[in-house]
Amino acid sequence: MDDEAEKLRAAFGGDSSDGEDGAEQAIGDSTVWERVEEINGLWLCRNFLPVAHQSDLLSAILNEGWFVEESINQAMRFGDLPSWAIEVSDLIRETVESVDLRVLPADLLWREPLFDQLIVNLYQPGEGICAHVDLLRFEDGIAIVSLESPCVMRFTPAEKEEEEYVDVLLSPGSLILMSGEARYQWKHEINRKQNGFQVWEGEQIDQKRRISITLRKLCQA
Ligand SMILES: O=C(O)CCC(=O)C(=O)O
Ligand SMILES: [Fe+2]
Repeated sequence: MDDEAEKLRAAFGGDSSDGEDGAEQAIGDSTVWERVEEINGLWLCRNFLPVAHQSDLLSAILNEGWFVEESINQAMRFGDLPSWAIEVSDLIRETVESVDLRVLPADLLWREPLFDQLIVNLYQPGEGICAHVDLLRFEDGIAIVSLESPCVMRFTPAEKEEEEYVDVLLSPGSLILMSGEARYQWKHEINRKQNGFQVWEGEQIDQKRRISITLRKLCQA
């Protein structure tokens, strides 16, 4: 693990070449967390899941049989989550705990359970999700894990009219955590309407299927 952390430090740490959105960085046992500086409460961990874990997770999701019909592109679970989702949730807690920075406020990180609601979204090329703030019936502290094709998630202020936006690249195996302002005062969206619409650092993104796992906690009634 130490070697791994060292390599990641060399790859991500302290070098302006990587700094399109990373202000502060926190390094855990093997993960690197970047704070999206324009948006309080938005953190990105690009290397949350190693490649082998990504394929295991993808198989577990596809084995659920939720997406056998082409017309179905979303599955939701409340309460008892599948074991693979509990593992992801445990891993989120573990990796957040391993970093020094406040990636998630302690009251959220240590609530029980951390998450009790799951959405798995499957996006075909060209599909996205309109700008929204997640419903208020969910507590603060939302996690999104990305698998397969990368995409750009755009954040825009929920209240202001100005055309301000912040783009974040969600690569396979990455995790974003939204809390506070990021969760309540910014909308998020994925616009993939036209082929080649999504561009990151001047390059078009190769848009294939993308699967995302969103974990949230319902507010107590
Ligand atoms: O698929 C994603 O990455 C985002 C999903 C999302 O924002 C939601 O389900 O509320
Ligand atoms: Fe959302």
